[in-house]
Amino acid sequence: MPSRAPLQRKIHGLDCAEEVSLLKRELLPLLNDESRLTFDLLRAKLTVDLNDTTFSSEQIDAAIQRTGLRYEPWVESSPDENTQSSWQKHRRTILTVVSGICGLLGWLLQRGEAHTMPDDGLLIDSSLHGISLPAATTFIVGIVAGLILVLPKAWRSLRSLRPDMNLLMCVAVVGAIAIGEWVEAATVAFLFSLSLLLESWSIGRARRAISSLMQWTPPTARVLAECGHVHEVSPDEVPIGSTVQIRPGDKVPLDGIVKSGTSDIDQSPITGESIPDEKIVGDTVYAGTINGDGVLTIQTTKTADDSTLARIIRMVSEAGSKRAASEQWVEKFAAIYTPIVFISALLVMLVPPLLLAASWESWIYRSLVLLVIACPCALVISTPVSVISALTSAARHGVLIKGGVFIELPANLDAIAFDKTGTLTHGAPSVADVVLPEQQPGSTQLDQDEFLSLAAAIASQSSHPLSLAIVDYAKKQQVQPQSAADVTAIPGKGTMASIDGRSYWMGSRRLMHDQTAGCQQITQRIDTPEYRDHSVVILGRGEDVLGVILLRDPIRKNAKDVVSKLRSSGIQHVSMLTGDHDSAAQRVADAAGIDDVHSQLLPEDKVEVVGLMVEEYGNVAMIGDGVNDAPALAIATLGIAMGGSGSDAAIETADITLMTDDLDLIPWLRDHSLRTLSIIRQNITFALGIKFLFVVMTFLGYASLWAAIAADTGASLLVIFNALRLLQTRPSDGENAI
Ligand SMILES: Nc1ncnc2c1ncn2[C@@H]1O[C@H](COP(=O)(O)OP(=O)(O)OP(=O)(O)O)[C@@H](O)[C@H]1O
Ligand SMILES: [Zn+2]
Repeated sequence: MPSRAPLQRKIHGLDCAEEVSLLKRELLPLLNDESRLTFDLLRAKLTVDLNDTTFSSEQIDAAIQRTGLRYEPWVESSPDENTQSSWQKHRRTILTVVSGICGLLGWLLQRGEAHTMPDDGLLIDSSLHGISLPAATTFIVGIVAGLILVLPKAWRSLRSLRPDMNLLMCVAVVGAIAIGEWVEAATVAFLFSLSLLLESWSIGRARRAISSLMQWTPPTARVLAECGHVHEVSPDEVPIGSTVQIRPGDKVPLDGIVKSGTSDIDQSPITGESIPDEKIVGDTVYAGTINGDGVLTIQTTKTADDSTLARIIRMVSEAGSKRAASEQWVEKFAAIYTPIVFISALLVMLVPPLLLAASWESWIYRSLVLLVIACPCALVISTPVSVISALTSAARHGVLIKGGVFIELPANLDAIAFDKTGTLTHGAPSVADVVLPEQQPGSTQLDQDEFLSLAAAIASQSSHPLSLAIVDYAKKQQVQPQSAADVTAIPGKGTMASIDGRSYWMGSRRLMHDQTAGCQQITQRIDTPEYRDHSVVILGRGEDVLGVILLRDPIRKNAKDVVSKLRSSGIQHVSMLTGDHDSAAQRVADAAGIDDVHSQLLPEDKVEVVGLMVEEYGNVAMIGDGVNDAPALAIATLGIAMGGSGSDAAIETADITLMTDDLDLIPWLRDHSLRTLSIIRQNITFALGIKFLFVVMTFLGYASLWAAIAADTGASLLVIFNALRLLQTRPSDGENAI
C-alpha cells in the first residue's frame, strides 16, 4: 500500500483527558490501533496516521463528528490565539463571572425577601419553592451561565449512558433546584465553572511557556545572493544550502554551519544554558539562538520547520498526549469511580426513604452531595497539568522528553549503561601519535605525509569522531588528502574505500584481524604502556598494515561526579559499553568509577548487553550518542541521546535527548522525574483524601452541597498550583554552579 499523508484536524476544545477519551472511543473501533493517534493538547490538534490503511478521510471525519466536538482541517501556521475571537478566548471567564455575580445577587434578593416579607405569601410563588420570581430568574441566569459550556458534553454522556463529571454536576444542580436549594444550586454551577476555568488557565500557562520558545525564531532571514545582495525573506522560504548572514545581536533564523566569522552565541533557547558559546568556522549554529558581537555567515543545513528548535517545539507539544502511566491510571480510575458514585447516589436517594421511611428531603440532599463528590475534577485536572509542566520545564533546561510516558521513567531506573565515546568522553578525540611500521625489505613503505593523505582521504568520507580527528590532524600537518571512492562504513569496525583503484581498509584491531593475519611488529609497538589506553585506527591495504593512528579523547570533567550522584540517588549498577578496545575502555571506566566495562562491542553486541541488563536489573537507561548506539537506545527501558554532538539516528531513536552534552543533566533529570512523580502522588492523595472525607461526612449528615463543591474547587486550585511548581525548577539548582 502506498504511504499516505496523515490526517490532521483542529479539534475545538481538545484540551484535556476527557476529549481524548471521547475521540478514542469513536476512533479506536475503526482504527484498531492506538498508536495511530497523536493528540496535541496544547494546540488542540489531532493527527491520525493513515499509512498502510484504506480508511478514507471522510470515514475518520464522520467518527470525529460523532463525538460532537467541532473540528476543521488543520492549518499549520495559524497560531490558534490569533484565529480566536475575543469572545471565544474569554467566554469561560465572562460566563464564570456572570454566574458568580448572579448567584450572589440571587442570594441577596432571597435574603431581602425573607427579611421584609416574612410569611407574606403575596409575591412568593409556591412552584418556585418559596422564592420570588426575580430571585429565581437571577439564580437561573447564574446557573445557566455556569453550566452552558458543559451542557453539550453532559448531554453526550447521558445519551451514551457513561456518566461523566459534567453530567454529575448538571444532575446535582437540577436536583438542588427541585428540592428548593437555590443558593446551593447556584454555588455548584459557579464553582464548577470556576474549576474548569482554572483548568483551562493552567493548560494555557503551559502552552504559553511553549509559545515563548516559538518566539525565539526571527521573522526574517538575511539571505546573501550570489550577486552580493542581501534579501530579507521569511525563514520558511530559505532552501537548504543557502548562505545567510547574521548580524551582531540578531537571532539565528535557521540551523546551519558557520562559513565565515566568529562570534559568541547565546544558546539558551535550545540548551537552557545562557553561557555564550564561541562559534568558529565549521561549527553548527541553531535557529533561535542569539548572536553576540560578531558577524557570521552560515550555510543552512535544515529547512525552517525541520530545525532543531522546531523539532523541540513539535515534540514537546505532542508529548502531552503520550500519556504518562499516572495519567492513564487516573483516567481508568475516573471511568470506574464516577459511575460507582453515581449509582451509590441513586441508592442513597431511594433506599433510606423507601425502606426505612426516612425523610425524602434530607436523603435527596445527601445524594446530591454525593454526586458533587463524585466529580473527579481535581484528579482529572491535576495529572496532565503536572506532566505538561514537567515536560515544558525540562525543555527549557535543554532536556527534550518525547512523551509523558517517559517523564516517570528516570525516577524508576535500576541500572544505567553509558556509552563511552561522546558520552563519558567529549567525543572530540585528537590524534596523539602516528606509528608507521619499520622499513622491511620488499614491503611498501610510506612516509608520514603519504600515509596521512591516504588516511585523511578515507576519514573525510565519515562523520565518525575518530575520522573527524584524523581529517583535522592532516589539515594541521598541511597534508592534502587524496580522493577516495566506493566508501563503505562497517559499523563498529571502520571503513573500506578505494584510492587510485586500490582498495584500503581503516579501523579497529578487529577490522585488521578480519583483513590480514595481523602485523606482529605493529601490535607490539602499540601495546606499550604509553599507548595502551589510546584509541587506535589502523590503515591497511590488502594484507599490508600501512600504519596506526593513536588518538585520545579526554574524559568529561564531571563524569565521575555524575556517576557517583546517580549511585547515591539509588541506581544499583552502572555499566559502560564501547566499541573501543579494552585498555582504552578501562582507562575511562576507572576514571569515572564505572562498575563494569564491555568493550569491543559491535552495535548488535550493545543491544545484547543492554538486553541482559534489563533482565538482570529491571529498568535500564542507555545513554549514547552514536549511530552505533541507536539500536541499544531503542531496546533499553529508557533511551537517552546526547543531542549536541549526537548523530541524528541516536536522537531520533532516543526517548529523551539532552540538547547540551552536559552529563549533569542526567542526575537533574532523575531528580526532576522524582519530583514530578511525588507531586503527582501528592495531588492524587490529596484529591482522593478530600473525597473520602466528604463521603464519610455525607453519610453522617454533616456535609453540605456548597461545602462539597467548594472543597472540590479548592482542591483543584491547590493541585494545579502544586503542579505548576514544576515549571519553576532550575537545573541542579546552583549546587554545581561554577
Ligand atoms: N569511521 C571510522 N574511522 C576509523 N575507525 C573507525 C571508524 N568506525 C569505527 N572505527 C574503529 O572501530 C572502533 C569501534 O568504533 P565504534 O564507533 O563502534 O565505537 P567508538 O567510537 O570506539 O566508541 P563508543 O562505542 O564508545 O561510542 C573504533 O575504536 C575505531 O577503531
Ligand atoms: Zn559513542
